[in-house]
Amino acid sequence: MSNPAIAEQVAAEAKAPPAAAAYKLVKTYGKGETTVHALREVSVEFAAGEFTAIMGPSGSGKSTLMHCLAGLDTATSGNVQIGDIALTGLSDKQMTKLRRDLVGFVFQSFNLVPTLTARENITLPLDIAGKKVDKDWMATVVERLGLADRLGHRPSELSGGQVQRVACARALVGRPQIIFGDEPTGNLDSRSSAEVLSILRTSVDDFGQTVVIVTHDPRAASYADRVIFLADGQIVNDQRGLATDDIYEYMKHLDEHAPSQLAQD
Ligand SMILES: Nc1ncnc2c1ncn2[C@@H]1O[C@H](COP(=O)(O)OP(=O)(O)OP(=O)(O)O)[C@@H](O)[C@H]1O
Repeated sequence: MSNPAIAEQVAAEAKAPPAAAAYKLVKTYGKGETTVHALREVSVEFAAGEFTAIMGPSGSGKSTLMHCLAGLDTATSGNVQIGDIALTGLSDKQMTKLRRDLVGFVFQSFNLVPTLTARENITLPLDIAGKKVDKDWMATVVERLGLADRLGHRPSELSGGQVQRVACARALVGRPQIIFGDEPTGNLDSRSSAEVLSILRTSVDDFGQTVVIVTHDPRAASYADRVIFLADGQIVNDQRGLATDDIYEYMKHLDEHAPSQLAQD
């Protein structure tokens, strides 16, 4: 490599720790004949500043993987890291602090507090953590999400799309290490879905945010840089730059084949 600037950048990227990672993650429910192997030694790294979608048939382990990555559930064995912090062995209190400080969430059910205004909902995690709100950053996020004239409204006075945008703003305003979305567009019409996905896309492109979502929708997954497919608790495909049709075809293929057959394809 003759260009020293490029060589330096490549070396820096090679050293940068992933925003989150799982190593040999196993999650087993139950015992004996009723054992469910939700995750079978899943290892995956999520690079900073990338948008990843996790897909797979129902019951393939998507939510379990996301919940373990986000510190909402503990694995049977294996390791999870958020930045350079290993989650194994953290106390409940440390885990709560880690989720509060490093992780943003956008879930299907939004989880907004009905009695608080949009503004209060957006700053709630920072207020609970006793952290100062960066007013300029808040203004940027609110402006970009088109919420400037809705900040005084309560969730019941907002449309479904606006509620979801408030949930996105709440996840973005603390500049977390990583944002996890569990079916973030699951309850939305196609216009509001596209809005939320383009907000997440923009947060990656313009703010360098790291985003990982679980989705059933190939169109939603096509907003991501990378799509990871799970089947029967294992990663069976991991690709970048897929279009909606490619994702749709692969999902059809996954639904039609057992994981053991996929490995031989
Ligand atoms: N608390 C639990 N107790 C027992 N089995 C569980 C529990 N939670 C999940 N499972 C099982 O673990 C497997 C993976 O579940 P998971 O919810 O991660 O799948 P998923 O891919 O997110 O599914 P879906 O797309 O339907 O939400 C399934 O077989 C599920 O039934």
